[in-house]
Amino acid sequence: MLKMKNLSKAFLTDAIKTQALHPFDLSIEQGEFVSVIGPSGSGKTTFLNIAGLLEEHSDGLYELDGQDVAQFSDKKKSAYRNEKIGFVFQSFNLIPELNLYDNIDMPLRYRKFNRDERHARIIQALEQVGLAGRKDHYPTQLSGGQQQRVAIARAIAGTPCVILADEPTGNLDSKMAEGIMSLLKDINAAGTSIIMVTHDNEQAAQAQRIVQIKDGHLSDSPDIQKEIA
Ligand SMILES: Nc1ncnc2c1ncn2[C@@H]1O[C@H](COP(=O)(O)OP(=O)(O)OP(=O)(O)O)[C@@H](O)[C@H]1O
Repeated sequence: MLKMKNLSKAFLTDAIKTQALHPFDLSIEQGEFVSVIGPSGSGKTTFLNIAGLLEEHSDGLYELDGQDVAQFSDKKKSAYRNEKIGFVFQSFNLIPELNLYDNIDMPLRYRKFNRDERHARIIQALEQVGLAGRKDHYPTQLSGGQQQRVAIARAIAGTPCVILADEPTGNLDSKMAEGIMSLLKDINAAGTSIIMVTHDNEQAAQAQRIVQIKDGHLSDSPDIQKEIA
């Protein structure tokens, strides 16, 4: 589903080069749940941004669902991103002026789905996250945990092959965090791959696989899995 080979990323600013990610190989199969851990500034967001086609890599190969994304025009990349990837952020990123239904509809509108298809997808996604009765509510009328559920509904409504989650429980108390983790695991069990950045080793250990990034060096050796478990 995701294949990175000899991939690296350097940022150049004012003649200063920051090697955010040193060359690495990583393959993730369809249906895997992978967590990404590492200290602050190690390169986790850079990795997620590249995986999410929000940032270009400097060197190497990145294939998402069999396509070499470096060959894509910006327009094709945006369309591909919308179709293949669902995003979940720490701060939910819902649009406060829109009700839940319209928040979930936003990314679907960029696809070629007709109204009925969009409606069916929105209702099903809201049911999946346990908020079927709240479609006309606005984000501010919900708890943080519920807002994150809506963000997850928005991510899954387009049936992506992968969900990229950046600290999805970072703004939640432990009970709400548990609920979100269990929802993500259910979604994963139904076949969607998940890549989740987290600072929380207990959560990281709930994934099938752990990738660690340290000073821009990415590793997924079995030793890390043992250390964290
Ligand atoms: N746009 C940019 N321009 C220059 N350097 C950057 C840019 N984005 C990130 N970096 C650098 O790349 C390195 C990795 O940063 P990144 O944000 O990926 O780390 P992180 O692991 O996500 O950190 P945190 O856990 O604090 O969010 C850092 O040294 C950072 O300063």
